[in-house]
Amino acid sequence: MGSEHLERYRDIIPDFDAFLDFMSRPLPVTIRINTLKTSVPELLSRLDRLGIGYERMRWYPLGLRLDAEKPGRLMEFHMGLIHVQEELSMLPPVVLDPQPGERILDLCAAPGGKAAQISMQMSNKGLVVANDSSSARIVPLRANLERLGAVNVVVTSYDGRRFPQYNFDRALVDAPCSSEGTARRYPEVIARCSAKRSADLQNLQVSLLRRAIQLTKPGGVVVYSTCTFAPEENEGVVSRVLDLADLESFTIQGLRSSQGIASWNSIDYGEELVKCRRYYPHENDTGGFFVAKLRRRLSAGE
Ligand SMILES: C[S@@+](CC[C@H](N)C(=O)[O-])C[C@H]1O[C@@H](n2cnc3c(N)ncnc32)[C@H](O)[C@@H]1O
Repeated sequence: MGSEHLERYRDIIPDFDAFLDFMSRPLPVTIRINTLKTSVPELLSRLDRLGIGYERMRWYPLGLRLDAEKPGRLMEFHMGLIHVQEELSMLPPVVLDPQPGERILDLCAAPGGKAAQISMQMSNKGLVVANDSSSARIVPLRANLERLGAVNVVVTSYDGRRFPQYNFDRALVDAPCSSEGTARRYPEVIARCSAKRSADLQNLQVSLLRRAIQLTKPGGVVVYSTCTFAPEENEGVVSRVLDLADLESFTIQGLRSSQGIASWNSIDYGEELVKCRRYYPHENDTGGFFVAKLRRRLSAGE
């Protein structure tokens, strides 16, 4: 794997050699139990009957690491009892914490693992708007929502920067990014990554996040997440919306993480940015993720 590109993070990623080692290891196979269609005891006894070994995630009761190469071939997958989802991809909806009856925006939703999880957390009560600008990716988004029984979801296909005005309780921006954190599953992504590409993505990411904040009620929660290590796409984005929203600290019991970066390469993002969380592969044997929790200011200038 092209570790030369990753060298740019040597001074910000703790225990960097362990990080590089984990980046070249295969990713554990993980699934989310879909409680819209089954229960934890029922699903676990199905796995026992199939002779498939599993390990419960310490931080998330509905997450399992599976001793099966292709869980997408199980009948339990086709029946919508499980979703194949990277461990940390289950995290942004947990931080968002949607409540039954609320109105939730998932601005970049395809192929829909997080939108379906949001719907599950709401017990199908209230409204989820799952938006994605890619018409090609709307097809698997709809298929996943249908298979998983997420019936309180409306699918839209706007450019998120121009999503029409509405008043949501909470919003998730799981942004298009350079995806470095998926390299354990897709090693070829690293060859497409560069400092320039990350810098180029920043304006799109800022525009999406600003729009999501504008669409959320004052005092409402907005979660920004990426699967990249690049500060340009993470703290660099969040630092540009702090006129509209305040950063909040959060911790997830049982999941190791590192704090956000306040400055890097002579750019000062601000001390506040340490409230963001960075999740590195060697901390929990996962992919890589970045999550920021924001709360829209009561009087946010636009
Ligand atoms: C990281 S993926 C989202 C993954 C999704 N949240 C999930 O859990 O399955 C980012 C998505 O952003 C979408 N996207 C890119 N530019 C966009 C834009 N301007 N407006 C809305 N969506 C956009 C891409 O099509 C892609 O599906």
